[in-house]
Amino acid sequence: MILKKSKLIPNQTITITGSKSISNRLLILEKLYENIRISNLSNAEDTVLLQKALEKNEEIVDVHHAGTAMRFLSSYFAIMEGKTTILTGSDRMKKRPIKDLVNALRDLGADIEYLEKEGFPPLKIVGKKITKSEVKISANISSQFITSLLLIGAKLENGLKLELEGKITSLPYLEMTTKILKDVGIDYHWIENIISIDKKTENSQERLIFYKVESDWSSASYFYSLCAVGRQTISLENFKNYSIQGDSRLKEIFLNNFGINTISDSGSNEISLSFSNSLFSYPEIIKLDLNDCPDIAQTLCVTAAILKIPFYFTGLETLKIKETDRLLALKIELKKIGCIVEITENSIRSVAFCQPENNISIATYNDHRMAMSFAPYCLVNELPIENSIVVEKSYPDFWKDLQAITENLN
Ligand SMILES: O=C(O)C1=C[C@@H](OP(=O)(O)O)[C@@H](O)[C@H](O)C1
Ligand SMILES: C=C(OP(=O)(O)O)C(=O)O
Repeated sequence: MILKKSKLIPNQTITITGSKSISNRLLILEKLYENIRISNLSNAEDTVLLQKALEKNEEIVDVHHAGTAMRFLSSYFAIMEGKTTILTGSDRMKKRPIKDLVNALRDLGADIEYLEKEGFPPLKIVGKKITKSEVKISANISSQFITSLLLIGAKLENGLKLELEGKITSLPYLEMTTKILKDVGIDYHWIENIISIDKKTENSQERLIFYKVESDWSSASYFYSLCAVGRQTISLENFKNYSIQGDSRLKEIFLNNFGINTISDSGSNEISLSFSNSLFSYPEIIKLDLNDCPDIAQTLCVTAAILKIPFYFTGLETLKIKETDRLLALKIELKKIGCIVEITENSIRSVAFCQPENNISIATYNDHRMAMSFAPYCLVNELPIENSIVVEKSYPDFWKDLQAITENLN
């Protein structure tokens, strides 16, 4: 897809659907407990796939590229007594780790087998009653492993006592999980590196819980970037001033580094992003530890590259096991647009800004966030984005929404 040279139409409003992370947690909980009613669910492919897997009760479940679906369903199917499931995914999914989660589930007594390579999907899961409750899991690979166990914790015969080993990565996603558990009436105790959940005894009189999912902050990041580059006000619906999504840190990051103000209207739950401070001067360098919000790393790199602000982002050790090796993909694509970076196992640093290459197109590596983060650059420079359909994974309406707030300059 070639993005036509365009500029932002002032004062447009966008409605992004519910957070994919919140939606996918709630879908598992809704299936485990009868009293939960969800609204503003995400329309991301990752959510649709999870929803289908839970509804259809099929023997072979293919979650394509959806990391959360893969990880959350592993625990879910492990406790579905009498049911055997083959849980598989895309070629990339077969390279994304799951070993620490499978080990923890096996330690609890689950029956899980690897069908191809040891430590990776696909899995054969034979659902069983799980009576053990204490288990250790390393916390530095993916927080999704821990969330997966926490979501089933209150359904286990004797509850769950989880000991987290090593530095916790993507911490706000765990806090999101525990907050959602609390909201749906599941008690937990989190003391230092131990999280415990008691078995939840249900009664037929359980009150209904209506949960409206806040819209997706990771998706909002692309509008922050557009606003920083195009300097027009954009409003986004259904975002709270206080959010349980860690990526809401965007507000502070874009204010301090790109001069973007976020004004929240708590009555309508709308936020307005604008570049309003003409006295704002860009920092000499943007230095941030992004371990709490890995999904916005690409947005921040590309925004800084477009504005030619030097950057140094750390805490990114998980980026190589996401939809693609994101640090490597960034290094290659940023060079095309004239930003030379150095990457390590866990960081990315700009080292020079030079002339963009000629006749380029942006490759997306089956990674939705590569496509969406480079969109602001491609709009200004009329460039092709390869395999633009990848956005479906988290934000199927992205191109439509982008078109609605921009006008063609040709
Ligand atoms: O729990 C979640 O919903 C997520 C956790 C994060 O993954 P890791 O914990 O693997 O970093 C994040 O990158 C992913 O997009 C969604
Ligand atoms: C990493 C992501 O998703 P997942 O791990 O759930 O595939 C993402 O959406 O950026």
